[in-house]
Amino acid sequence: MTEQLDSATSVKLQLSNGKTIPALGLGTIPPDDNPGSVKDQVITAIKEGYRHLDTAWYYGSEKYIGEALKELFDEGVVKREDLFITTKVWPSFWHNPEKSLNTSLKDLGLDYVDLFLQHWPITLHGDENGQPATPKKDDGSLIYDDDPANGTKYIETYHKMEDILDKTDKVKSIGISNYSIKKLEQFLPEVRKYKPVVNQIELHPQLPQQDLVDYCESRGIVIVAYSPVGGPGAPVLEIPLINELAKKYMVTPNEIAEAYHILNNRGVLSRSANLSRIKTITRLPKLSKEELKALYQVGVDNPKRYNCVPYGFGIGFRWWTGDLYSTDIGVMKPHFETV
Ligand SMILES: NC(=O)C1=CN([C@@H]2O[C@H](COP(=O)(O)OP(=O)(O)OC[C@H]3O[C@@H](n4cnc5c(N)ncnc54)[C@H](OP(=O)(O)O)[C@@H]3O)[C@@H](O)[C@H]2O)C=CC1
Ligand SMILES: O=C1O[C@H](CO)[C@@H](O)[C@@H]1O
Repeated sequence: MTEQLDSATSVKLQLSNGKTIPALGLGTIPPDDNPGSVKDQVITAIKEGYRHLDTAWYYGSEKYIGEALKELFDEGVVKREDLFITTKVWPSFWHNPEKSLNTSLKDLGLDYVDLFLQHWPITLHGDENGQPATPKKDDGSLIYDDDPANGTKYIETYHKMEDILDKTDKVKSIGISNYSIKKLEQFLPEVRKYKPVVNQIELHPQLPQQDLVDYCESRGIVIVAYSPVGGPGAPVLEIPLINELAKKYMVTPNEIAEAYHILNNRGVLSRSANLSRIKTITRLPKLSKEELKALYQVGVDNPKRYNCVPYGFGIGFRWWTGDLYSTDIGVMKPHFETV
């Protein structure tokens, strides 16, 4: 059970392997125009009480996080064991997650990460260094090493991650990201020794995916929500109810968007290049059950997914939502799947 504290940074969630994860994490996708600014974002967040950082080989921000951590450790602000750090293996590195991890650890300046995730349940055609990260044909479509909809090669990546957990001290836990129910049904029976502790997915009041959430939770997989305000432009914060609740509880709309997850025993990752915003998104308003349900209902009535369009990263996972994909994502069914 989540303890309902006044500070979101103090809440911890129990993982199925006996470890815990701080519910609120700082996202570290870097701003295109100033990736190095992630260093100050991390320093600001840690000084503000964040203890969970979410990154990925793919983001290109790990070396800046490494610089921030060195400074924080050297100054005695925090110790390594006070922090929970997640990184991920990108699909173009699917064939060698240990090499991806080693690159991440080197850039982060760390001996281990607390959580190592498979970023997507697909395989992209990258070389021995995972390059290019988004291999494309002349027509702009992605080059896969296996059928993205029905292939099973992506499971080999997880088996290699299990070996890393088994045979090295480089990771404390392993998990998955962007797995749908369809993929989980194919994948879970193939797990050899270590069940994924987390499934990191896009989740917010406009995208409830309750069937996926229930599926994971009933199997002891903690949900960690990304894009809690819908990413750039924060479209989720346009929901009138979020703003009404922010006024009622005298917090920021972002804190309502975070509380929506934390009070439901889920993790949540927020990101901001605005250092003053980082400082104003850490309180935990105690929304009532009825208010949480009303927020959930927003997306049941009018679902929207934001991470299926190729903004910024140049990837259009057009197959991602299968036959439910539509450029007018607002008309998709409430409980559509990711892959
Ligand atoms: N596993 C996966 O596939 C994925 C994982 N992630 C992880 O989750 C993290 C969070 O997701 P992300 O989509 O980045 O996060 P958010 O939903 O928190 O979106 C952050 C964006 O919203 C803007 N924003 C936030 N609050 C406001 C506000 N009040 N008014 C205006 N703009 C606002 C920020 O701008 P500003 O910087 O100006 O504050 C920033 O551009 C990522 O950084 C990453 O670590 C994300 C996507 C996919
Ligand atoms: O983690 C990730 O971030 C990008 C952009 O949102 C997305 O494609 C990837 O899964």
